[in-house]
Amino acid sequence: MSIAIAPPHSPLRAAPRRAVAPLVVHVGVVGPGKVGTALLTQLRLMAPRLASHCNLELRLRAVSDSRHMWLDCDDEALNGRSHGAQTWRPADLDEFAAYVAGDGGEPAVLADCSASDVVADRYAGWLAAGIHVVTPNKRAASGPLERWRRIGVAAGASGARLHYEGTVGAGLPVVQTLRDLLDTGDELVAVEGMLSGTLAWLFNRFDGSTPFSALVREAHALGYTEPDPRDDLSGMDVARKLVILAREAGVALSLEDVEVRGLVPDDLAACSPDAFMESLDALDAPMAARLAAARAAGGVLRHVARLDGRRAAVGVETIEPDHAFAHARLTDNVIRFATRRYCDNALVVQGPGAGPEVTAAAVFADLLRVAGAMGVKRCAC
Ligand SMILES: NC(=O)C1=CN([C@@H]2O[C@H](COP(=O)(O)OP(=O)(O)OC[C@H]3O[C@@H](n4cnc5c(N)ncnc54)[C@H](O)[C@@H]3O)[C@@H](O)[C@H]2O)C=CC1
Ligand SMILES: N[C@@H](CC=O)C(=O)O
Repeated sequence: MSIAIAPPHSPLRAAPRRAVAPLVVHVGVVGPGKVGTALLTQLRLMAPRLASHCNLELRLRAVSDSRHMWLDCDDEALNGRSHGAQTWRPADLDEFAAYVAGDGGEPAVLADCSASDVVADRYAGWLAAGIHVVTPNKRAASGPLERWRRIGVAAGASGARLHYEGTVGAGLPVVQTLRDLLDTGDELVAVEGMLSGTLAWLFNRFDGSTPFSALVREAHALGYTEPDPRDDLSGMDVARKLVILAREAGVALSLEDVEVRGLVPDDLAACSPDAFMESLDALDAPMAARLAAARAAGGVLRHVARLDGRRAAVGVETIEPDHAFAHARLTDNVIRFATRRYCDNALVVQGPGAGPEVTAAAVFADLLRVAGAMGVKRCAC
């Protein structure tokens, strides 16, 4: 077999493709904690591929935590001027956003990887100014309804996008799955599930051989918990996720509407996060008693969330050992959507529901969705 190779000047040789200028998107990351740092790593690793395959340049312009911000943090010249150290200045979210947006007309996306209401308070202003927002922070979508509506109005008026897939199920496709069901005419009837990676992991591991407090410390070190693990143990983090799903389905639910049965003793509810972590042993005896009671009843402990219309409840339950929730592994979340179409058998999304890397990937994918809406093609070739 011979393979014909066209000579250099043959008309069969494809003309060199005219270089098309890449789409440059300015990016700012708020909250370089566990998720934010994983996102920064993923952005750096994927930059060459996005440039070569998608003609997309995600240009990191700035990073801010609660106290410092780094502008042009990838600028070698700027870093060089301070002997290789990153140059920082006191955090100022307005200055930060304006710097990320720049004045050259490039689209800008802010990735909020904090768990802060202060940052969520800025979304409406950013969106109104045409700055896109992607986030795993649940505060906006589950916080005060009035703020959430203002955010929606701002995005609607400017056309800027807000994506928050990472808020429920971390890297699992939960919010978009529900959106797709509803946008194609389905109706949500009920949601039942395990919506906390931390609590799933804790109850998978808690067999009495290790104190509950030691497991909580381990979950915190693994990056599964919220910055303040009381948000997980109190059930509030799961309540937030239920509120997000309810609002997605058009139900104007608020956190106060959710019946929350938590695990945090009243006397530890108000202390500082550090003091709480030091007092964790206080959970050991009550949790050992719960485990013993569940075993005596022939069941296992699981943290379960339920939404049915406006009725929403979260808490620890004793469930049968052959129930599907009893067989979820590690940090698995299980989200069962009962809808008008999926009525005989619910649509189930299941998989790891916590961890910095999977969560960062959800934020990254949201960022690529924003770029996709600007015409960037995502393909494997
Ligand atoms: N860790 C996980 O598995 C998942 C986390 N999430 C969400 O991701 C977010 C981040 O979680 P982690 O990285 O684990 O927390 P973290 O505590 O490691 O990081 C939080 C970061 O936010 C920064 N921050 C706090 N207030 C700020 C402010 N006012 N302005 C600027 N920065 C501020 C902190 O300085 C820190 O860098 C949270 O909203 C969490 O609910 C969502 C799904 C899963
Ligand atoms: N702390 C949360 C993280 C994801 O939202 C959890 O454990 O589910």
